[in-house]
Formats: sequence, C-alpha cells, structure tokens
Amino acid sequence: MLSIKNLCVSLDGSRILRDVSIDVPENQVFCLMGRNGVGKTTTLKSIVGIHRPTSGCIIFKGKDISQMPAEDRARAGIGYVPQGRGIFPHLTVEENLFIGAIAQGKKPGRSLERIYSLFPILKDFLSRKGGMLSGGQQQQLSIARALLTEPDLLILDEPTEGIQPNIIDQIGDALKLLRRGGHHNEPGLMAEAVQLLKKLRDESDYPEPALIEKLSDDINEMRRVGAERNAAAFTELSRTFEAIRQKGPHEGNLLGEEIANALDQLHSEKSMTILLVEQYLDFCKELADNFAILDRGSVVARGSVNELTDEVVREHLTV
Ligand SMILES: Nc1ncnc2c1ncn2[C@@H]1O[C@H](COP(=O)(O)OP(=O)(O)OP(=O)(O)O)[C@@H](O)[C@H]1O
Repeated sequence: MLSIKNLCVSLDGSRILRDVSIDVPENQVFCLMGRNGVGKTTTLKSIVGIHRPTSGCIIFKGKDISQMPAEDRARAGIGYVPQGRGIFPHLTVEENLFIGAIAQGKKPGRSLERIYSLFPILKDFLSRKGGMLSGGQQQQLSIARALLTEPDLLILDEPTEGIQPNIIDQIGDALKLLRRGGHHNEPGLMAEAVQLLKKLRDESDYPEPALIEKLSDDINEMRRVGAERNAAAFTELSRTFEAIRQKGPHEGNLLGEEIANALDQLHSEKSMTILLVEQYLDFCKELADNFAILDRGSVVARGSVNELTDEVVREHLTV
C-alpha cells in the first residue's frame, strides 16, 4: 500500500531524515515508534505532502507521490490525523466533521453512519463548538473527519497523547474495527443470513417460525462475533427483523429485502490500512502488526510486533 524508499528530508538546513525505508502492507496496522525528536512526525508530514524530500521516494498504491501536492495525496486516498488534532475551535462539531470531505468534493454517504457507530458521542454533540470538546472527543472528531474522506490509508500522529484511558480504549477499538473491515465480519455467517432473508422475502405465505428463529440466531451471532464495528446498523437490523415477525407477509417481505441489502453492504465494506506514530507501547502492541523504530532520523529496528521485545524497547525506546 505504502512504500518509502531511502527518504531524506532536510528542514531549515538540518538533515532530519536519513535514508528512511518503510513498507506498510495493505490492511495492516503499522506503528512508527521512537523517542522524542527523532523524526516520526517529519516522516508522516513527508508522506502527506507537508515536507518535500531532498531525495528518496514515496510510493502509494504503486505510484510515486513524492512530488505530488498535499491536496492531491489526500484525494488519492491518504487520510491524516495530525498531532494536536487540528480541530477548528470556533466551528461546530458538524462543520469540523465535513470540512475535509467537502474540500475534496466528496459527499459523505454511508460512511457517516459508520462513523457515528464508531464514535456515537459525535452525533450527540453535532452543534457544539469544537473547542468545547474534551481532548479525547476532539481526537475522535479528528479521526472521524479523516474517515469521512474515505481514505485507503489512515495516518495518525500520537492519537493517545494526553487522553484519558477509557477514550484510548475506544479509539483502539475503533482502529481495530476499521482494519478488520467487512470482509472479516464472518462472511460465511453473513452469506447464510442473506440467503435466509432472501428466502423469507420470496415466501408466499407467512414464513415458518423455524426459519425466523434461525434468522434471529444468526443475527445475534453476527452481532456477537464481528458486528461491534457497526453496532447501529445491527440494532437497526434486529429492529427490522422484529417488525418482520410482527407484520403480515407482504410488508414483512419488503422489510426482508431491506435487511438483505444492508447485509450485502456490510459484507462488501473494505478494510483499511493504518500508519500510526505512537509512544504508548501497550497501545502499539495491542494494535499493530508491524513496527519500525526511528532514532536520529534513521530506522534502527523493524519487524513484526511480536519482535518488539523488552530488549528492543530498552535499547531504542526507554528514555
Ligand atoms: N520546521 C522545522 N525546522 C527545523 N527543524 C525542525 C522542524 N520541524 C522539526 N524539526 C526538528 O526535526 C527533528 C525531528 O522532529 P519530529 O517532530 O519529526 O520528531 P518526532 O520524532 O515526531 O518527535 P516528537 O515525539 O517530539 O513529536 C527535531 O529535532 C525537531 O526539532
């Protein structure tokens, strides 16, 4: 998805990044780590187009984007959640949310429901000024704003910085769900339920109670195994299902079709690649598939997150 090759960046005459090479595979969470001032933010800013490399290249979805203007990189599918969140304090939550997508000429459609299911608090606070939110809520807003542009690669700079533990957990859960995408949402189970719903739709008489029971079990099971990512959609699904149970065959069949469509949509949702700068070790370990550690502008360690041993941490991360 993203491949950085021998990236060198100088700022105000100082060499900040030296031959940084990183590969971020599709549908994974990659964590860039390192002590303060080693070049993590500079790397992210170079990817999104705020800093220009002096040499090296940045390949995104097979294309060299190192000379591309920042707005074109965003349009190409890079979403950025900067350190400090970048919320406009005098705009409302709603205005803050849509500003990125509107700037890109995108109309947030289904992604909006998905975002409200990931961060329900935003829906409650739509008319509140951005500056009135807590740090954790601002972070959720900043992530949501980036998600509304429907990126293929989501880049986050220290999302847990200065945030209380329960919000950190919520953000971690949201990122896990985003990475997993619809494809990991128990496809077998989903396909079976869709089939059952279609059968229900085509029944000429009121559907057999056994069929309804089976469907009910499947919906509950889906909610248990993978549907936390779209809790609102599944609550809706259950409600609609209840309506099928209570109404006559004709209306019930129409509702069945709605459910089948909803399931089809969930099934086809894509998963996301995430690049994260983070100093909170446990958060990285829980979330990341791979990591790289920077020290004085160079990559000094890399590997799968299982290789992030206490020894590596002591050598490169402990202050
Ligand atoms: N615009 C700039 N001009 C000159 N030097 C800069 C500029 N921005 C950052 N630096 C320097 O580049 C180095 C790397 O900074 P960077 O912000 O990338 O580090 P970091 O690893 O993200 O650290 P932190 O965790 O503290 O944010 C630091 O020494 C910093 O002072």
